[in-house]
Amino acid sequence: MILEATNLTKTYKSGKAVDAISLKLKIGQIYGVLGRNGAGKTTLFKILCNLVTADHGSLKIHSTKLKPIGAIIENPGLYTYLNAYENLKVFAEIQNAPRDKTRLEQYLKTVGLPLDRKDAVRHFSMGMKQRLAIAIALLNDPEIVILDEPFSGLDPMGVSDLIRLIKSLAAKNKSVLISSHMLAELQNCCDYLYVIDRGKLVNQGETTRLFNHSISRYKIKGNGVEQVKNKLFKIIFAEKNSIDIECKATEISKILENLIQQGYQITACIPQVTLNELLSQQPNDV
Ligand SMILES: Nc1ncnc2c1ncn2[C@@H]1O[C@H](COP(=O)(O)OP(=O)(O)OP(=O)(O)O)[C@@H](O)[C@H]1O
Repeated sequence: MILEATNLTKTYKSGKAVDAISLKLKIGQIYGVLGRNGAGKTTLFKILCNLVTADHGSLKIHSTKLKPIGAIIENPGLYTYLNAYENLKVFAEIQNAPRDKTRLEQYLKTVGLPLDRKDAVRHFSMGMKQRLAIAIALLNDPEIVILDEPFSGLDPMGVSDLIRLIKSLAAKNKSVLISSHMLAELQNCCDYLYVIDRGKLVNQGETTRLFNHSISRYKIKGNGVEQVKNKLFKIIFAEKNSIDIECKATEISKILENLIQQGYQITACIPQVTLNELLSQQPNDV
């Protein structure tokens, strides 16, 4: 375990932003904190980064490094009139991090920014700015990387590129903690999820298990599948070549087999889980 937070609590005049939240991070794993706007994600991350002091609770980081955490909290404040390399250099100076050219260029390579891109950051796409911010978070070679809402403002290509980068960081033995209100993105990249609502931890567990536990609806696509007559499952919505059905995760393979036996060519089966379902579940592993 690289980080152990126990019962972290922070109260503002408006109420408890973080209410007795505990979490544990292991090296090489990707963790997601899922919650609606205002759930307390940023406040929690600020406590972990020592930018806000918790009223109660304890935080233990098992590291010998002086700066074991690299983080992007809220919008990364880049110098938009400087290029990527110059930004890294300035931040390395501010953070008193090693700043030799080879090392800084290596960080740009790690996050997939081209070394020959010499123009000012204001010309960069959102995805490229996000990559540069991650390079800045990596400057002290931290063991833990914390990214607050890294997917916001990215197009689908940008999201999948970023997920690839996050996975590559975990493969390099970093522990990565990401917040988002975007279910699919966290599902695609996190090993473990913490679901929070109004400051409280309401659900947690390994991502696959958490989702399987929460799935009760599937969208099934296939030629003419809307014409199926069955008693095995309840159709809640049907349109040309697509049906939404209600069933348990344990029943879906049998249902698909049955549809195939009836001669339907199934082209997709997409689990439908909403944030509300994850929020309303009983805690899994708490
Ligand atoms: N400095 C502060 N002073 C007073 N209240 C605050 C402060 N920071 C956060 N809050 C309140 O704490 C609650 C949690 O806010 P927080 O920003 O942590 O949530 P969030 O999940 O990150 O939301 P978002 O995704 O909208 O940023 C909100 O009700 C917010 O208004």
